[in-house]
Amino acid sequence: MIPFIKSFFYAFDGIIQFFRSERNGRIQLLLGCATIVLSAWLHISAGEWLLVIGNIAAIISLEMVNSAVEKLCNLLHPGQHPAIKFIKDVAAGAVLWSAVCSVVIACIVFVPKLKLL
Ligand SMILES: Nc1ncnc2c1ncn2[C@@H]1O[C@H](COP(=O)(O)OP(=O)(O)OP(=O)(O)O)[C@@H](O)[C@H]1O
Repeated sequence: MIPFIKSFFYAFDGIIQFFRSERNGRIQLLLGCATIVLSAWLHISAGEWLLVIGNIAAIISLEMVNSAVEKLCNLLHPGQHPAIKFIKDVAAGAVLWSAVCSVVIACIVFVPKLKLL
């Protein structure tokens, strides 16, 4: 049980380190909180909450993985390499992809409700 609790605290520390060191992560957290406030204000349905929360979780999780991949690349190969470019660009592309999906979800969930106000 103790190793399990220890690994939980290491993972929690990873979350803290991420938000302390990554400006993009802090911006995404702020945008996520603003989206949650907007969702509560507009009284979105349970299904819409699932979409919104799932998307916020996906963006922040992907940004965390992207940051870790970038750090690993810089450590393993400080010089230029086409494979490093591919790895970094694909990892960054995953964050962009989820951000584009979040804009589509925002249009579907929020725009009709804002029009009714
Ligand atoms: N070691 C590398 N070898 C080849 N291409 C790289 C390398 N490091 C970064 N690139 C590429 O250079 C472009 C610009 O990278 P960017 O300015 O975002 O720097 P980064 O190294 O990815 O980020 P950071 O400076 O935060 O570590 C991106 O396409 C990235 O994939």
